[in-house]
Amino acid sequence: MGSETEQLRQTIDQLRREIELHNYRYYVLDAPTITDAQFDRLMAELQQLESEYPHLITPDSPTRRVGGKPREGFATVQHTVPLLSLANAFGDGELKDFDRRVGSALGNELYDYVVELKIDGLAVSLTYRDGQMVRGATRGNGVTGEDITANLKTIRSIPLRLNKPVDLLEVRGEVYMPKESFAELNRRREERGEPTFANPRNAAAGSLRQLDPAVTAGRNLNIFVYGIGAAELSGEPLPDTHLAGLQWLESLGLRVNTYRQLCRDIDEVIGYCRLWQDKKADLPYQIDGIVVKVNSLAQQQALGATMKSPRWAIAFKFPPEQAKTTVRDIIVSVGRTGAITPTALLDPVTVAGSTVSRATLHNLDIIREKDIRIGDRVVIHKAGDVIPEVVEVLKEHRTGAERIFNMPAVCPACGAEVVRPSGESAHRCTGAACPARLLEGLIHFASRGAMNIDGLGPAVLTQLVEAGLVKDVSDLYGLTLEQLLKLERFADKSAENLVRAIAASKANPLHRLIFALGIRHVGERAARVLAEHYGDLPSLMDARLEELTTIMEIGPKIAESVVNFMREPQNRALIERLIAHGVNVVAEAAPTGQSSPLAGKTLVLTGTLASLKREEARELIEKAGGKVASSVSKKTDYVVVGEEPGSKYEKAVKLGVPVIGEEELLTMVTSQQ
Ligand SMILES: NC(=O)c1ccc[n+]([C@@H]2O[C@H](COP(=O)([O-])OP(=O)(O)OC[C@H]3O[C@@H](n4cnc5c(N)ncnc54)[C@H](O)[C@@H]3O)[C@@H](O)[C@H]2O)c1
Ligand SMILES: [Zn+2]
Repeated sequence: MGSETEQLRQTIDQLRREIELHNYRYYVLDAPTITDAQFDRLMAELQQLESEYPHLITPDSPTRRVGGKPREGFATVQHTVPLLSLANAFGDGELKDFDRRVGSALGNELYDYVVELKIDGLAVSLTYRDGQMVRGATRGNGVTGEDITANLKTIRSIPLRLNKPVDLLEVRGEVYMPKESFAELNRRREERGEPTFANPRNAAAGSLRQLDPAVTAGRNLNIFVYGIGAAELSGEPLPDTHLAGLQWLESLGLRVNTYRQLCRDIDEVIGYCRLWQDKKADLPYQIDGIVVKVNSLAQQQALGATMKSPRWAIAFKFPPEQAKTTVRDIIVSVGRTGAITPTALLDPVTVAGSTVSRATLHNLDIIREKDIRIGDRVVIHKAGDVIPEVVEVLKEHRTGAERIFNMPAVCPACGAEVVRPSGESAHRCTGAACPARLLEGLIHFASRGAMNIDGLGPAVLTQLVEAGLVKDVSDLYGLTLEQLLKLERFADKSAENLVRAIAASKANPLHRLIFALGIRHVGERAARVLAEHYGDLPSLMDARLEELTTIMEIGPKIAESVVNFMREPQNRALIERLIAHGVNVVAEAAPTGQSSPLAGKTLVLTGTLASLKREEARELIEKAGGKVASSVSKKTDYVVVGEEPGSKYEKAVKLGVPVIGEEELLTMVTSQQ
């Protein structure tokens, strides 16, 4: 008997620890490894055990506590009124149980419910003082949350000032990411070989809990406000029902979801849940259920709350929409940045209202982790109602005929070698001339920081690719006037200008070309360092990893990437073609002699110059043998001053450093030629 209890205790303990781990991955890392349905099954199992053996309940059990923990880096916020979670109802029976509990607690009082959509995002609290937004926080563990005021202010639908001044107002709402933005964000992350988000809720949480609000601002988040935490209002009485409260919030300028309804009894509630089970696929955002709340605030008060959730509300959870099918094949596709993504081809099956015949497998790690093989029976679902994914393999159906998938050794689009850069989960094509990457590569090649070819923007490049005139960047140098004139939009003048601009770019300094090649991780700065160190492109082509890693400023990631790039025969052939076209591949010898007027001189730039860009001025100075420093000291030889100069100008005057303008700079650097 004693050992039986001991065993039970261990089972429960184990289960709790497993749940805690998933809570951590979900709430702190925003990166769950199981689906919500799988998680809910674990919780249900624990709840079942705890209700059978109530003496084994501990106050810190996940069934008693709200899940999240604050992430390091944010200030913490104490919620004056706790933000709770909601109890769940799976199925009509559990809704009726809830209704019975409410009914018996309220004695013979009449009551009604308000039903709302359960938005799948994360709970936040917004505080307004005298109508001004003063604070925004995450729910956290319900008592302590994270201060994310700056991030929340980037969401445009959150008013910074209410329509009417209220002494004090604390509201709760759900921040979410629309389905379309979620799919787009994951598509971009996949292309860059970054981990994707499991669902819109984790994507919203991950975006909102960024230490840099600029990242949040770029993520297209939105909010629905659904409740009042605290309110102080002199004069007017406060609303006394939940429904009136929502209307009041709306009148203050807060964004409240318009789908809500008053229900007189639980059957009406059940009808509403049914209705949305079918209609939810049409919404632009994900919902995972319907929230049912007792309408009267006085009755809510009377019902109270447990440590984890109010007794006056419940979340009806939609059953997970999953389907079983067979993986017929696994194919790969090449993204615009060269990432190679595997996709499962499935026997067509209906999930969440549409036919699914393929599912993204993200990367090889995920295929291995889930052990997905060609021929497997699998369970699939749609992440965020939009992205079909394999949830799990039904291994009991294996016959032994299933085949293990391997990444191709060469790119299916161009035949170049496929590598998996260290520290990345994605495999990548190394071919600079890969057709899948062509347009992006061309746009980069011609861009300002790279070869800086005027008139060769994305639109013209698209036209050139579509006409079949350009198959890699070297083809640009073979373009003729006649070819251009045959294209729409090109007149004599514009075609001439373009041919001239392309030809002029052949004389660019070497570092521009190195940067333009689009070697992963090689930015403008690294390109300069490489040009200076190797002196010409052929030497860089034969650079060895050991040598590269000894160069200051060249980290192991860059070094590895350069070697991978230069090892690929197609890339070498491309460089040969550029050389054949007469593109400069030699760094100018660093001018040191007396003939260089700026030899050994240090200059500092400040303010906006009339005709030169910062980078151009720097290039000119360096060509003339000078150095550009970022701050003024006694050792500075000249300070070049443009419009609206900064404090560097004052410092120069104070230290007696000679101050020159753009024109003087130009005379100085050209006097040598
Ligand atoms: N996959 C995993 O590893 C994992 C781990 C932990 C939790 N989870 C999932 O997280 C969920 C549990 O999280 P939870 O504790 O935040 O509870 P919950 O999301 O199930 O419900 C409570 C929340 O609903 C939100 N909500 C949305 N619309 C609302 C409305 N109109 N009115 C009131 N509230 C509304 C609020 O943010 C509230 O905090 C479960 O679905 C569970 O499956 C998954
Ligand atoms: Zn390729």
